[in-house]
Amino acid sequence: MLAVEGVSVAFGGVRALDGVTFEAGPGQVCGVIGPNGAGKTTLFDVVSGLRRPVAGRVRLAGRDVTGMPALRRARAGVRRTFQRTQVFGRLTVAQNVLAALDWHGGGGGLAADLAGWPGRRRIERERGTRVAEVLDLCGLTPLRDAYAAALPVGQRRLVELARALADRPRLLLLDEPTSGLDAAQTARLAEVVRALDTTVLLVEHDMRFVMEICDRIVVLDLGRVIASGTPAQVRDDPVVRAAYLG
Ligand SMILES: Nc1ncnc2c1ncn2[C@@H]1O[C@H](COP(=O)(O)OP(=O)(O)OP(=O)(O)O)[C@@H](O)[C@H]1O
Repeated sequence: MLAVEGVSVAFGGVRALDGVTFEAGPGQVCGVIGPNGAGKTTLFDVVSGLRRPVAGRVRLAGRDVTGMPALRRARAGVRRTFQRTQVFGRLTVAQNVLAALDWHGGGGGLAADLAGWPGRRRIERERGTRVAEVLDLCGLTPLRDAYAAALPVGQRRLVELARALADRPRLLLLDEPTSGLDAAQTARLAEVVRALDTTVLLVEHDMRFVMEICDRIVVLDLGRVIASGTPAQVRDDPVVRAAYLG
């Protein structure tokens, strides 16, 4: 589903990424770990289209998207959450998710609005159903009418995840999703991520969480992939132990 092939990014003399290659198959959860400055954020920027690599390719479902800007990549089904949560504080939780659903317009203009065009009502119903599904999946149904600004950071993070999931993305990039979550919310998040059929790329410092939910892990150090494999393979890799896990 996602293939990163020989990707390099340089900032002046610093090689933030240096020939990074890995794949994440359909529906797989792929963790990216590494010490500070390893290149994780830069990798996310390349995969989401915010930064163009100086060398290498990014493919989504076989299609080369290396030169495709972030907005078009988002339309192609790539969603990203950020370390700093981005939700609409003045909207309720349900409205936040509704706003994330792609709106292709009801058509028919004012006349259709006034007539309450049946097709439009059907679309609204479907959107309402999808919002309810996603809220349920993320454990947010009891909070559906709460204003997002009033929520603690852990719950805002779940709202952001719900927004990212609303449109059934093909590839979901999660940047430090557990930060600010308590143990119960982290457990819920693990359940939600595991239940998705979306391909997930995940940057995370909480090793227990990473080991528990990832199918594959890529270990970066100074911009290079120093190991990759299943959680057990990575945990037992002597190079990883020396460089990172200690
Ligand atoms: N805009 C930039 N200009 C110059 N150097 C940068 C820039 N962004 C990142 N770097 C450098 O590139 C390297 C990789 O940074 P990056 O932020 O991708 O690492 P990271 O693994 O996400 O780190 P962290 O865990 O601290 O977020 C670092 O040496 C960093 O200083």
